[in-house]
Amino acid sequence: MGKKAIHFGGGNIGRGFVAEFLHTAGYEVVFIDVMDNIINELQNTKSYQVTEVSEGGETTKTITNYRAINSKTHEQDVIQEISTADIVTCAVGPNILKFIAPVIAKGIDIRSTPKPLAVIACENAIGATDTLRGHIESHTDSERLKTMGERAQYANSAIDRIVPAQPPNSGLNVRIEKFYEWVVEKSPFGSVGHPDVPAIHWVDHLEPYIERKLFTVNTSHATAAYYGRYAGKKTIAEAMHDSYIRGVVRDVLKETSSLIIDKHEIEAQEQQDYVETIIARISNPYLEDSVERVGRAPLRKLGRKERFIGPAAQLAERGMKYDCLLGSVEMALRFQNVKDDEESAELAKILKENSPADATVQLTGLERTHPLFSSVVKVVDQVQSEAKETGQPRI
Ligand SMILES: NC(=O)C1=CN([C@@H]2O[C@H](COP(=O)(O)OP(=O)(O)OC[C@H]3O[C@@H](n4cnc5c(N)ncnc54)[C@H](O)[C@@H]3O)[C@@H](O)[C@H]2O)C=CC1
Ligand SMILES: O=P(O)(O)OC[C@H]1O[C@](O)(CO)[C@@H](O)[C@@H]1O
Repeated sequence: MGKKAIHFGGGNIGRGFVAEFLHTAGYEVVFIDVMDNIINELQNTKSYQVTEVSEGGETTKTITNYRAINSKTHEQDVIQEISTADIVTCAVGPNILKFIAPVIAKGIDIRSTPKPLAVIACENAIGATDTLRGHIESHTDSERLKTMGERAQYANSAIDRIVPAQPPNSGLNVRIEKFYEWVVEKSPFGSVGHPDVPAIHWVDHLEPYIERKLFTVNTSHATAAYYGRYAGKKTIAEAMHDSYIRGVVRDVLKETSSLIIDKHEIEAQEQQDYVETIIARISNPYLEDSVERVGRAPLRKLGRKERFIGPAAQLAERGMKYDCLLGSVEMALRFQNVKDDEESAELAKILKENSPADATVQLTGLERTHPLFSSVVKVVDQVQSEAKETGQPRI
């Protein structure tokens, strides 16, 4: 039997990144999703196309050898597939991990194959596989946990590739940037050995990679999105074309770079080169990427370990400068009541109903005694005051 991968989330990253590279590595990919339209399309087509878009033109790859199952209606089938698979991946969003865990737990529990299942969550979050593992374990009988290692091995990953919302009527086809990075921990696989996926860069220690990625790519991208929306820009490329916003993004990246260089002992020149690559990527005029997509889910993005509070907290602990990051936090707080974004409505509600300090705790998870806390409270207070004056955030 050939190699089989089960991938949760047939969305943009699922089809355009994870499945593409699993397919290239020779896996049959079984997509699991809860959206009828995605599942139906995947079941009714034999191939779709991934088109890389760059200054150098376009390159198209055809993805085949996949199936699809709706986990809402066919849970038992998903469990059976997992029980005989080689690898499980997901790209569903960090908040969805708890919902896919029970079915994965059941699939792992009935495995009798000699090789453990490799589980790799591909989300924009630090330790996403650990989070998924925690949920899987909480759905596993305590006696069975003792032998879990024989049935599954868990590795954290960092993934990076910009996949904007797709043009209407694209079907399953995905337009995507050429650049990609997929870094995964090697050590959890021990003597069994890691799966054979050539696109993956296997490393012993993931933290420097994921922090460098999250605090450079995602910090800058989200900063451009929040400042861009505030300035009335439609796309990230348009925002990055604005010299003021471009300057702000560079200033923010100076702060996160100082942390990355200090904490992970990455050479200053290497980090600077990385910053230039990222600025060029997010400025790519060939990707029609809306400020709303990149700014989506502001509550998650304001989280304790996330792209703004994560680096700002660590900089504050080290007595280093973080005020430009506070500017990004302020703009993120103004991302309220955005169409089709539930978190942006929840953000507005939290800001309306709480004192600055309570809202800060609720939104960021920062400890009241943390050296960053009072600065964030001031920013929250500022945005709340604007809303009191005008009935809405200044935009
Ligand atoms: N789009 C991008 O440029 C990048 C996205 N990411 C990360 O990848 C993840 C997915 O992002 P996108 O592909 O852009 O989002 P998306 O919204 O295009 O895809 C998510 C998919 O998950 C599915 N899903 C939701 N609940 C599910 C469930 N219970 N079971 C199975 N499937 C379920 C949705 O129906 C959807 O098809 C996120 O964590 C994001 O942060 C990471 C790097 C780049
Ligand atoms: O849901 P999130 O965290 O914004 O994830 C998607 C982001 O990840 C990135 O792809 C970078 O890899 C950004 O393009 C994109 O905005």
